[in-house]
Amino acid sequence: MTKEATANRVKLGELLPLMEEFYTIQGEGAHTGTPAYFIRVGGCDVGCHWCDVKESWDAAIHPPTEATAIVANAVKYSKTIVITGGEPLMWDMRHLTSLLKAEGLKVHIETSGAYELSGEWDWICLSPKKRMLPKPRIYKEAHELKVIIFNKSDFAFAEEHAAMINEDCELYLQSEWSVRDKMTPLIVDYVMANPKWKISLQTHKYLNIP
Ligand SMILES: C[S@@+](CC[C@H](N)C(=O)[O-])C[C@H]1O[C@@H](n2cnc3c(N)ncnc32)[C@H](O)[C@@H]1O
Ligand SMILES: Nc1nc2[nH]cc(C(=O)O)c2c(=O)[nH]1
Ligand code: SF4
Ligand SMILES: [Mg+2]
Repeated sequence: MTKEATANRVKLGELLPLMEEFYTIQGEGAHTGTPAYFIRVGGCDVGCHWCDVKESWDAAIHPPTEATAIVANAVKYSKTIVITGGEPLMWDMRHLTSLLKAEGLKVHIETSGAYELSGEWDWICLSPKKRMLPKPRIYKEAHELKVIIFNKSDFAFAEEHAAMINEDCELYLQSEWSVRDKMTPLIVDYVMANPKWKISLQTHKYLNIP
């Protein structure tokens, strides 16, 4: 394939820069504890200084991979597929999600919402970031809002987003991992005082699984 042909097929979402794929247990948020197959698509320019997958940022180092091949593999592992990254919405997700849906799979996304929503989703987890705010449409579509708490000002950021999100959306606060000893007790107090929120822990990190 020429460079141009590859670039065109990436643009269509037929090829995606695949960083890794793994079968594990959803560690975070509403589906914590559910076995799921994770597909991590490379590429992100949001630039969170505490990001736990910085290796994902540069799309160029992750091989353009056939969406059909990703799906053929995924079906072998789980009925629940989580698309994450990187920032998956940097890419056109319509092709990948229609292939996954055609296999009868439940398709979830982890996203910052910083790019336009594409694709067909059974579950959208929106984790907004200050450096690049979500595009407006996703506030109507998200099933779960998961705000990362790195410092005290993030509680106010969380409330700003709760005020914009649809009323059926579940609300979660999750400590940034490196400050968990300090922030988790504050989140516990906050959730008890503001019970529309729930706490999300990165349980896979406590369990030492991917
Ligand atoms: C690595 S991101 C990839 C998906 C997308 N770019 C996003 O940020 O939602 C997956 C999830 O991990 C969260 N996350 C990333 N680094 C984290 C950290 N150091 N501590 C806690 N959560 C983190 C993100 O907020 C997001 O909910
Ligand atoms: N077990 C596990 N659960 C997760 N939930 C969201 C993750 C992500 O990086 O998007 C993640 C992850 O990397 N591992
Ligand atoms: S948006 Fe997600 S992948 Fe991108 S830097 Fe932030 S946490 Fe990492
Ligand atoms: Mg992760």
